[in-house]
Amino acid sequence: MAVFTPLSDAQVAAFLEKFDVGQLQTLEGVAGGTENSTFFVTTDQHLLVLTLFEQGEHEELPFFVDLLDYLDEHRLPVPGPVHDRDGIALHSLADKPALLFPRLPGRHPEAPNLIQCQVLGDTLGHMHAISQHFPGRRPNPRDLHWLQAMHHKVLAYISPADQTLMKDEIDEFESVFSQYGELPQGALHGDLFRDNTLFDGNQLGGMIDFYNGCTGDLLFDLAIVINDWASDENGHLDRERYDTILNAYQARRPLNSDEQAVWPVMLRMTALRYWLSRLLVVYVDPPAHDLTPHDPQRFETILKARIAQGALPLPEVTP
Ligand SMILES: Nc1ncnc2c1ncn2[C@@H]1O[C@H](COP(=O)(O)OP(=O)(O)OP(=O)(O)O)[C@@H](O)[C@H]1O
Ligand SMILES: N[C@@H](CCO)C(=O)O
Repeated sequence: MAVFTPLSDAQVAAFLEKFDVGQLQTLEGVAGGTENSTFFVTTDQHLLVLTLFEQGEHEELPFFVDLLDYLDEHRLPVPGPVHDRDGIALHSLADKPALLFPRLPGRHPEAPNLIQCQVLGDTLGHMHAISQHFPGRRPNPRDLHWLQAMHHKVLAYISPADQTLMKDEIDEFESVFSQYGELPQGALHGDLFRDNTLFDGNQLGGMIDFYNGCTGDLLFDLAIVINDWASDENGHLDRERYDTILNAYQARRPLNSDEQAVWPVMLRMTALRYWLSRLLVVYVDPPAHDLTPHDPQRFETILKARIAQGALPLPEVTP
C-alpha cells in the first residue's frame, strides 16, 4: 500500500471546497507508489488524484508545480496541477504538502510494444524540444557529482570486483565528460520508467511522478528511458525498441555530435545512477515503511550488459 497518511472523507470534502471541482463522491487510497500517499478522488464532475508529499525536499515542490504547469500549457500529456479559485495549486492537508491532479487514463506498460515505444520517444523528444525554454532551474541532483560523492557509502556492501567496477566507471565518466563542453540543457523528467507512464492501449495517457524533475543534460533523460524501456531480461538492449524510441525522439530533437559521442557513456552512467540509488535504499538509508525496495541487481546487470555490448550505434537520423 502507498497510503502513509490516511484521510477521511470529511477532510477531503473540506479540502475540495477551495477548488472548482465539484462535490466529493468517493475517496480511495492507491496501492502503487512508494514515496507519497496517493488517493483517487471522484467528484460529481471530475476524476482526480490527490497526492500528499511524505518525504523529499518540500521547498522544491514549487519547481515541480511550475514545470508541470509549463508542460501542460504546451499540451504535453502530463497531469497539470489543479489550481484553486485564487490560482494556488500547492496546499497543505493533514500537515503534509498536497497537490490535486486530473486522473489520467491508462496503465503502466510492462512489456511495451513498438507503437508504445514510438509514442514515448516522440513525446519525450517533443517535451525536450519545449523544455529547453523552461525558465525554472533545479540542478540535476543525481548527476556525476552525486555519483562521485555517494558511491563511497555503498562500497562496503558490494563485492571487491564490483567495488573496482564502480570506481573505475566513475573515473571513466569523469574523464569522458571533461573532454566535451556543455551538452544541450533543459528540464528533465528524471525518472521516466515504464511505471511512470500510463498507456490507454497505444495512446499515452500521461507521464506522471515528476518529483525527480530537474534541469540538466537532456541526454540523461533519454538514457534513463532507453535503459528501462529497451533492456531485455539479461540487461541487453532490444534492438527494435532501441531503434524505435531513438528514431522517434530524434525526429523531434536530433542529438548533436557531442551527445552522439558521449551516448554510450551516458547509458552506463544512468545505469550506475540507479544501481547506486537502489543500493543506498537497501543498505544505507532504508525507508520507514516495509514496501519491498527496487532490486539494485537489475541495474548492475544493465550496466554490465552496456559495458559488454559496447557502443550500440545510434540509428541513422532520417531527414
Ligand atoms: N495523475 C494520475 N493519473 C492516474 N493515475 C495516477 C496519477 N498520479 C498517480 N497515479 C497512480 O498512482 C500511483 C502512485 O503515484 P506516484 O508514482 O506519483 O507515487 P510515488 O509514491 O511517488 O511512486 P514511486 O514509487 O513511483 O516514486 C501511480 O503508479 C499511478 O498508478
Ligand atoms: N524509478 C526508481 C524509483 C523511484 O525513484 C527506481 O526504479 O529505482
